[in-house]
Amino acid sequence: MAAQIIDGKAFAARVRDKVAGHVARLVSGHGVTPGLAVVLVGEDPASQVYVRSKGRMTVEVGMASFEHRLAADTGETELLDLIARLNADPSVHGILVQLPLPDHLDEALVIAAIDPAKDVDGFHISNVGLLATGQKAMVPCTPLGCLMMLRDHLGDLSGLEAVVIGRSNIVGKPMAQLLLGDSCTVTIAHSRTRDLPEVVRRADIVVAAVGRPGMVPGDWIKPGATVIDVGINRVDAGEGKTRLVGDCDFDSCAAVAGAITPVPGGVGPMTIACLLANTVTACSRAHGLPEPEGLTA
Ligand SMILES: NC(=O)C1=CN([C@@H]2O[C@H](COP(=O)(O)OP(=O)(O)OC[C@H]3O[C@@H](n4cnc5c(N)ncnc54)[C@H](OP(=O)(O)O)[C@@H]3O)[C@@H](O)[C@H]2O)C=CC1
Ligand SMILES: Nc1nc(=O)c2c([nH]1)NC[C@@H]1CN(c3ccc(C(=O)N[C@@H](CCC(=O)O)C(=O)O)cc3)C=[N+]21
Repeated sequence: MAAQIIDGKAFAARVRDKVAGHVARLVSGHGVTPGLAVVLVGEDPASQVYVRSKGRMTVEVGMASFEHRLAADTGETELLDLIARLNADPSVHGILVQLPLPDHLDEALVIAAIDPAKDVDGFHISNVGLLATGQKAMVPCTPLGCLMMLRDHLGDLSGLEAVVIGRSNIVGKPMAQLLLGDSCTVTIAHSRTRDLPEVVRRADIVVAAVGRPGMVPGDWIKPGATVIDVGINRVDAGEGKTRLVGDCDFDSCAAVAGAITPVPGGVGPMTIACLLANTVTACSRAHGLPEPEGLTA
């Protein structure tokens, strides 16, 4: 069996179209333009690329983009002052502080300073708690994008066995919460899990979010399972070049799975599309207007 390839790039373009439609209604119907502020501390080249593409897509869907680039040695007070100004700015509906931050800055403290209503990453403990208790929250972009692709591909997820590999606060844990919210039977695996291959073989849905190139081979996959590969790993491609690969060994997994997301072109583009979706959702909520349909969990 050859797996269906879930085209995250095409799906993300459809999500951005929906976002653009909602933005247009906010602008023409209510005179409100959603705005997203992205804060980048330091000069990490990969982060600069992401921030640039986020800014470009924000403008493409008709929203306002505010970029704040701070020097790598920016102090905590300066960063917290900026966040306070963005919290108070009515033209800013979403705030994203690009992670990781330089070592001298306390990530938990910085995230806690963001107004939860503008926390389009969904990392603030208020949003984490709202998600965990099944209430309306800002949902982290990467897991939200994975959930959208799973629902689109499988329809109703209830009763399915889902195994999430990885327990980070930004991917693994919120992914598990969303799958539980859709009534999957959820297992969270991590580096201390015993007999990971047997655990993964039970899964109808596998979400791999580890950061180890190709660690999941096809013989861990139950025939017909849906595989969502969150990993983004840059590996040597010879001749001084590099390429991106996921956490799943694509060829062997695709030979067994029912469907699989590729890397690149899978979860990554959906993450950015969901950031835009969260921003338009935050803007609608801030103005007491109806939320966009099909763009929230
Ligand atoms: N596509 C996208 O938009 C995004 C992609 N990513 C990518 O997803 C991947 C994961 O990111 P993130 O969650 O931040 O990573 P973290 O490093 O924060 O977490 C990795 C998790 O993998 C677990 N792990 C490590 N080794 C093993 C192993 N041998 N077997 C089982 N589990 C293991 C760790 O377990 P333990 O807790 O026990 O240490 C940990 O829970 C990365 O490749 C990252 O680049 C991340 C964010 C967005
Ligand atoms: N506050 C914060 N929020 C984040 O959401 C956040 C972050 N910090 N720090 C870094 C990670 C990583 N991340 C990605 C987003 C898009 C792609 C993406 O679009 N990837 C393309 C490939 C891009 C390329 O070619 O380099 C793809 O998979 O097809 C990847 C990774 C968001 N993150």
